[in-house]
Amino acid sequence: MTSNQPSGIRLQNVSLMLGTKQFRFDCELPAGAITAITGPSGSGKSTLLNLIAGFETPESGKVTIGSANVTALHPSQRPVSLVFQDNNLFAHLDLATNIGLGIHPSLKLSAEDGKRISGALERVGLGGYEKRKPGTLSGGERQRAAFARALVRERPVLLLDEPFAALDPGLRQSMAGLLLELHRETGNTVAIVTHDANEVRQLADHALFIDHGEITLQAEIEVFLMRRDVPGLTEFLKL
Ligand SMILES: Nc1ncnc2c1ncn2[C@@H]1O[C@H](COP(=O)(O)OP(=O)(O)OP(=O)(O)O)[C@@H](O)[C@H]1O
Repeated sequence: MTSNQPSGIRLQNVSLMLGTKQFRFDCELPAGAITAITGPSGSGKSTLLNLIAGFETPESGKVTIGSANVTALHPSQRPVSLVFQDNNLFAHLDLATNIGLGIHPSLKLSAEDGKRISGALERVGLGGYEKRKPGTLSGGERQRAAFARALVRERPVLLLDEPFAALDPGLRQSMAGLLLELHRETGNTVAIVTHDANEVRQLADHALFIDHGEITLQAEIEVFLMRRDVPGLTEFLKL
C-alpha cells in the first residue's frame, strides 16, 4: 500500500494453457478500486491473480499495471503486494523480521525500517507484537501480520487470494472491515479472489465472474449484483 499513484490493471487478449485447461482473459481492474474476482471452483480465479502477480506468464497477450507493460517482468519487479489464505509467515522468525522481509529480502533493516514495521503492526492492531513468533498467534492475528507485511511494502497494487477463507465468520467480518479501512487510507488498487458472496457485497466496487477460464461478466458492483443472465452467477450470489 502506498503513497504512489494507484495503478489500474489491464489484461489484453491474454491466453494461457495449464495442463488441459485453456484460459483467455481480457479485463480491466480500475485504479484505486476493489475488484472481486469470483466464479466457480476451478474456473481460473487464482490463475488470473497469478498472471497479474507474475507467477504465471501468458503465452500471448499483454498485462499492464498503470502505464507499465509488466508481461515479462519477474514477480519481484512488479508493483504488487500479496496476501494469501495461508499468510506465508516463516515460523522460525519473529513478526518484526517476517514483516521486514516485505521491505528488504536481505533482512538488513535500518532503525527507520524498524519504526515502519512497528507502525504497521500498530495499524493492524498488533502493536507490541514485534518479538512474537507466528506460532504463538491466532489465525486472525497471523492474517493481520500478513496485512502489515503488505502495508510496509508501499506498493500501489494489493492482490489477495481468499485471504479470510481460513477464518471463522466473525473474524472474516472484522478482517474485511480492516481491509476496507486500509483501502480508504491508501487508495490502492485491490484485487481479491473470493468464494464468498457476502464479501463481494461488503468489499467490492467492481467484480469479475470467471467461468471455464473466461471472464463472462465484468461490471461495477451495482450492475454485477443485478444481472440474472450470466450462467452460474445467480447460484454464486445465492439469490
Ligand atoms: N500448473 C497447473 N497445471 C495444470 N493445471 C493447473 C495448473 N494450475 C491450475 N490448473 C488447473 O486450472 C484450473 C483453474 O485453477 P485455479 O486455481 O485458477 O481455479 P480457481 O478458480 O482459483 O479455483 P478454486 O476456487 O477451487 O481455488 C483448475 O482446474 C486447476 O486444476
